[in-house]
Amino acid sequence: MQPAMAETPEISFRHVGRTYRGRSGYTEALQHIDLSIAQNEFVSLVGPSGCGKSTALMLMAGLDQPDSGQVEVEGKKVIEPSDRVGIVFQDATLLPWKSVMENVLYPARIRGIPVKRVEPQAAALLELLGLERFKDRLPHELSGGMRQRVGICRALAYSPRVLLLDEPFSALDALTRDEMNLLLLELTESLRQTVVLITHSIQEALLLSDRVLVMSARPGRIIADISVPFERPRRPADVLHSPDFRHLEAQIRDLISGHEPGSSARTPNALFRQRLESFRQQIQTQTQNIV
Ligand SMILES: Nc1ncnc2c1ncn2[C@@H]1O[C@H](COP(=O)(O)OP(=O)(O)OP(=O)(O)O)[C@@H](O)[C@H]1O
Repeated sequence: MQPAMAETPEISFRHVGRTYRGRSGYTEALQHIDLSIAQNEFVSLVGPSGCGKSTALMLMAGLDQPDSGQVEVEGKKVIEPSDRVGIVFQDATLLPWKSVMENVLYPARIRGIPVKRVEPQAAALLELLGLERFKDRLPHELSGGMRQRVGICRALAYSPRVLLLDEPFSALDALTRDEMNLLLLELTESLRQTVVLITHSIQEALLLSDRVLVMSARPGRIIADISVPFERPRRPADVLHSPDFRHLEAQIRDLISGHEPGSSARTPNALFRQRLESFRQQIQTQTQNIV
């Protein structure tokens, strides 16, 4: 069931634009973004590579500022990072010389928060995510999935209202990724935090989210806001095999590839076909030369 929209949204973007100024000129990453995410809602951002998804997340986290418009979390303009927002990146970026527990406590130390205040929550999270036995290990002694779980514990250790996830599982193998999705599904259904997930996996977005926001190619705009109809608690087996799932998956894929929903636009574009053909010819010529 989708949560009711609270009076003040947890996260809101009003006419947000962001243009980067680099050595090679200007890159308009985001254009006129308006969005509203309710408390306890799980929203995924999907869209073509480079469409501004990470930029949007950086703005929510207070790690970057918009050039136009306003970003608010809990009704307050975001001007810097805060404890209200936790973030997990594709690579957990743990400090290699610190233990798992020390990594989870590290943000508290650098912010001058008494560690004693955070430690019980950190220990409980490590236990919840099956890492209790590894709390004294160093990051290199853990698998990729375990390191990402430590990253999640670190982000949740301060009970942030909002959890931002920037492709947290994309570097993991398919099996570990499925396990992590299951874990995240259970975790977010029990903690009921506001979560924003960036993913390239439409399946992942549909399995986990209440809503999927589809972005256009750069400059990124929201081109579709899709409610995910599956009841919670969700069982992946029920969701992944339902006709609704397949329909939504195709609709989102078509939107991302720039076609109207329902069209069969899953073939490579003309430029790609051209390159593929020239690649085939090259291989053929090389093979003939060898023979
Ligand atoms: N610091 C920066 N300076 C200059 N350009 C940037 C900077 N950060 C991002 N960009 C550009 O802004 C655009 C949006 O980047 P962003 O990382 O937000 O996209 P994305 O949708 O998250 O991409 P991907 O899915 O490939 O991770 C891209 O064209 C990128 O090259």
